[in-house]
Amino acid sequence: MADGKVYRASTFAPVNIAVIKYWGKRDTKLNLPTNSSLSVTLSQDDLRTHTTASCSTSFTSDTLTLNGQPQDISTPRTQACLRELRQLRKHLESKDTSLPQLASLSLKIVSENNFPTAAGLASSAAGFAALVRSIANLYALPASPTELSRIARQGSGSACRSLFGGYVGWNHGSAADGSDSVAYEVAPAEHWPEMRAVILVASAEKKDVSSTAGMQATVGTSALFKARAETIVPQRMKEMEDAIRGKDFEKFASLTTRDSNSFHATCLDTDPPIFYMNDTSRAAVRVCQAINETAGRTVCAYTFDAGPNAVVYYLAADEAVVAGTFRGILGEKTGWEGSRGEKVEKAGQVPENIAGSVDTLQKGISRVILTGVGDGPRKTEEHLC
Ligand SMILES: Nc1ncnc2c1ncn2[C@@H]1O[C@H](COP(=O)(O)OP(=O)(O)OP(=O)(O)O)[C@@H](O)[C@H]1O
Ligand SMILES: C[C@@](O)(CCOP(=O)(O)OP(=O)(O)O)CC(=O)O
Repeated sequence: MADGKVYRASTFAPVNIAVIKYWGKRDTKLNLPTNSSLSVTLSQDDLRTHTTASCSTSFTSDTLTLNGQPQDISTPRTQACLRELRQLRKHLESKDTSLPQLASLSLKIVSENNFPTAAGLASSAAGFAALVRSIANLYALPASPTELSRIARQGSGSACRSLFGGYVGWNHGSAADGSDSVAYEVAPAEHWPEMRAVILVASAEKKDVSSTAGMQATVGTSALFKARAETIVPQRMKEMEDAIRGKDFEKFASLTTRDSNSFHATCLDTDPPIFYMNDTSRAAVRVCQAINETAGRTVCAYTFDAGPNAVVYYLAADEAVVAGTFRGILGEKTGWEGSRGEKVEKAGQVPENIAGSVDTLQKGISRVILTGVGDGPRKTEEHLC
């Protein structure tokens, strides 16, 4: 092997936003969830992580840089991902001795998120998916997205769903070693390409209760949580898969909003209670309800992760009424520039009775992000180092 040669590979990986939420682990070390979950992968043209993984005899230790800042790479979750990937590479090298011995070299990982990190915009999902995918490319692993999802899950649970594009499920699985707790494609983006999302960024601050800590507190103290994991979610998973296969937006929307509400109800039922939604989030809920009432049918569905930001799903055909109403209210905020936003015309008046919510939304939202369903990780020759 040529001394000092640098081997490298890069990838883009997408964010995903769950419509049936993952909340609660049955194994905290392996990130094995109590219930299955389902998400929509969002377009990398709008939100993405870009990661370059390289290795060389000239590197002296493993390093990770995120948005220009050195990160602690010794965390058990990152170490679990690196260990598994190195094992797979070692296996390849043992079968073919002509391959360069990359598994034993130090890794340099450089990553950039084009959106706020740790603000509840699923940065850990895109981040770990990109980390795993870029190293798998560097090592030329023949591993499928399913196998890589098993590894990425150990970095952050929701990351396993970012190995696929479109509409993605994550099976809770039952094996103690997590071998069957993997992501799977429910439908590719092309099946229902009209799905759009407007993200109302309520706060770009780091949240105070992390998902990891919050979900364990819920598992430990919420009585509602048991019913959610055992009865409510299994039924909803089936219904949601049917809604996606049948492109039934009304059903998709009803399940999405109800599941978000159910997840936040278990947070409130946690002792002490956890509040991820705030007044701005509740104002977004009211505006979505008003948009649906005015349209006379369900044209939009809100969902909230472990933070106050609203993600509002809608179909392209209803862009004028959904995104248009938000533009009417939040037209002064950043995020409307660019090809998606420029097409959106301000829609007419919102009903009088939600004037207070409109005001709260205007005060509490800092920016909007317009996006839609998108594909899975993309290999790139654009390297960060
Ligand atoms: N590009 C990246 N590469 C590697 N790790 C990353 C990357 N981006 C984020 N992370 C890790 O994910 C952490 C943020 O995860 P956290 O779960 O707190 O927030 P979030 O993913 O934005 O929100 P949530 O998952 O609750 O929606 C960061 O502190 C970092 O450790
Ligand atoms: C509310 C959620 O976004 C929770 C995501 O939790 P994480 O995947 O960030 O948690 P860890 O596995 O502890 O890293 C719901 C979801 O994405 O399904």
